[in-house]
Amino acid sequence: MSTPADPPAADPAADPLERERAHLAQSRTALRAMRADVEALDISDVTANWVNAEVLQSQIDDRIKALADLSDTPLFFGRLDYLHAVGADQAEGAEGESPADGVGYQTLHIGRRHVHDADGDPMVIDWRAPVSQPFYRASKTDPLDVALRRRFGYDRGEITAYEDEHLSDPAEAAKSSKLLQQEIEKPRVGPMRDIVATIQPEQDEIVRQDIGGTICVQGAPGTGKTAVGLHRVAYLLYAHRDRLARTGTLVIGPNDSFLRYIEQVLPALGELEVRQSTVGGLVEKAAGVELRGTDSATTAALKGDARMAEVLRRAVRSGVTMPAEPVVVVRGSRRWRIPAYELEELVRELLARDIRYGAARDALPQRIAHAVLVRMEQAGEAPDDRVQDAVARNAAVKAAVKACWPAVDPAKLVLRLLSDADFLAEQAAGVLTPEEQKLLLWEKPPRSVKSAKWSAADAVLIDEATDLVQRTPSLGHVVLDEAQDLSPMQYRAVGRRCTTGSATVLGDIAQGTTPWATASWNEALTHLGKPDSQVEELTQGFRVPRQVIAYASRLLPAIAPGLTEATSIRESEGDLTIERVAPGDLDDALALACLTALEKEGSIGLIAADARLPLIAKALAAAGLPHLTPGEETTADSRLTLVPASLAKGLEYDYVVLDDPSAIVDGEPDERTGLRRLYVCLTRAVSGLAVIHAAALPEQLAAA
Ligand SMILES: Nc1ncnc2c1ncn2[C@@H]1O[C@H](COP(=O)(O)OP(=O)(O)OP(=O)(O)O)[C@@H](O)[C@H]1O
Repeated sequence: MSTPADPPAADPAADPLERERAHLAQSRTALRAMRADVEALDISDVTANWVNAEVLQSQIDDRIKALADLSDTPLFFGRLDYLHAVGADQAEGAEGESPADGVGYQTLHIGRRHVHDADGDPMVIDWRAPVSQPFYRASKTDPLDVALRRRFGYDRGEITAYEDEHLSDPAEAAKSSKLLQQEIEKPRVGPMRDIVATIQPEQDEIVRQDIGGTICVQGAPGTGKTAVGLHRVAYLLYAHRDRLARTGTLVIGPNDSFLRYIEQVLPALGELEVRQSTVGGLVEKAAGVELRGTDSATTAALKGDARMAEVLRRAVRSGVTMPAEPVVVVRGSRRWRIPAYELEELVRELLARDIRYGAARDALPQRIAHAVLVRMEQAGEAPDDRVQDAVARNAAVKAAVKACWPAVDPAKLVLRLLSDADFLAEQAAGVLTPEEQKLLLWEKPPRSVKSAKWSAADAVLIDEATDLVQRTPSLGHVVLDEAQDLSPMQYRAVGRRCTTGSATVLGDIAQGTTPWATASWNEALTHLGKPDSQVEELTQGFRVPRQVIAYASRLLPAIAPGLTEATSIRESEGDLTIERVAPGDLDDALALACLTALEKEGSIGLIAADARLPLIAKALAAAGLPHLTPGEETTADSRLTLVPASLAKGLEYDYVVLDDPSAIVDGEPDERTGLRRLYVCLTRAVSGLAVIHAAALPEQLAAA
């Protein structure tokens, strides 16, 4: 690695570091000019009305925001010198650069966004452009026409170092990157950061997968699943901007504190338009009900069972009856009669077709009107489309449709299903056992949709019923993180939001902590409606140090036999201490461990069983240690977060102090779920883990 401490070059213009700094300064100037150009746009001549003007202005404002030069974010982090000129189709404006000081024919600087000079020539190439890809993928064994790959070291937006790999030079041995290692080892404070400068080849393959297919990633803790999912959205928005601007993208995470932890990654990559939500948030909004109820684990598991989809399908259609009376349409002096048996044929035909209940209901009046028109024509009349529409709106036709194909209100339907034992028995016959049906029924049926205490699982049922009535609009791409915790019915809810789009499904079977957690990805993908999707595995761990992951992996045989243990690419072994104290000393020992951790740089997470939190909060206060709650941003002054075990998933802290593992296990309804929760908690640490316990450790952990 070269640093400013290297002997000064005789000619400053020949010093590579100086030249790179000059390129950075010029790129910054160019970016400012690009921004000034957009700011100076006068749209008064091109917008005919204020709506257009508003839309255009908001697009311009977004572009201005996207072009902001963040002073502490490097404008470029890498450089490629190609051996040959890059094809014009490979990147916007990437052709035609002459070599600056490199060894190759063409020099490209790779950064977060495209920057060009006043002539339109590129100064920085977007990391997502095809021509940037070799920065992530090229190797000594497969140099991809790259002569030189250069990585830059930065300190607050200024270049401080660079590191070269001459990939096509047989004399140079392959080496690991110090800058990459430094980036990985950096202490963590604040929200999640982007990883554009250091995406690894196996991650890049997932990031750049074609938008057409759904991909599922099984990955041990800290292998970068979340990071990969977020960068994949940014990549897809670059590669398919127009299409996704129309259809939309969505990132789904497990809870709000997790969403707050990741919310700044996409904006830092210039993407401001991506929605983020939990599954609960999505369906609650769509179902239009307030969630005030909870289910027992068994009931929630049953409500999340895929068999509920069949029960709902039957329930939605249960009101359809065969017409017993003919329809008689009076027009002028004539009466047209469609006999009941013909109406029945129309109804049966619609029932047999694979269309939504509501669409069929809309189609039925037109079908009846068509039958009337046929009769009119047979009688020598020449009715046109307007007549057909008028007949479809005729009161007799409307009444017949209402009688045989009644409107369905999804929330009311689910309310009936959960309160009316006979109705449920009819719809669930042969699908759910009588015992299961009993589990579903409310003890005290609510009087209305408004007064019902809906649970999260109920909202998913309403969402399913809504979709049976009216197709849910599909987004262009959905990233589903921590997917292993979803029930089959929740997978269906996510799946219908990307029926015509694709999905990136990220998860770890070993971290599944719901009673209905995913047992196999193939099954989950089937519920999602994407049964033939590719499943990839990530095993290279970026977060958890070697000793710590090895310790946590003792649990794997009990919680997910067959899964590959993660490796750690962190250099440090990590601090791992396990301390047993007398029960009366536990709180003091925790406070002391936090104080010790606070002496070091970075964030500290004190993780404990949910039930222990109030006591621990008191103990911390008594020790004069203020703390944050998960999702609150850690800052240099405020670095200790008290984390309930139930919210630890997806988060990370430099140092983790873990309170009594057995209390975490006991906090869950069964041992396997408890051990999985413990596995999640043990794998949050970036630099060190201190386990403090008074009760005996779970035997799976104690065993060496
Ligand atoms: N290529 C990379 N370069 C640098 N850091 C990385 C890289 N990939 C991942 N990381 C870092 O490793 C940490 C773990 O990543 P992430 O949270 O995405 O993992 P995960 O697989 O989702 O973990 P979990 O299963 O625990 O939720 C993050 O701090 C992330 O920034």
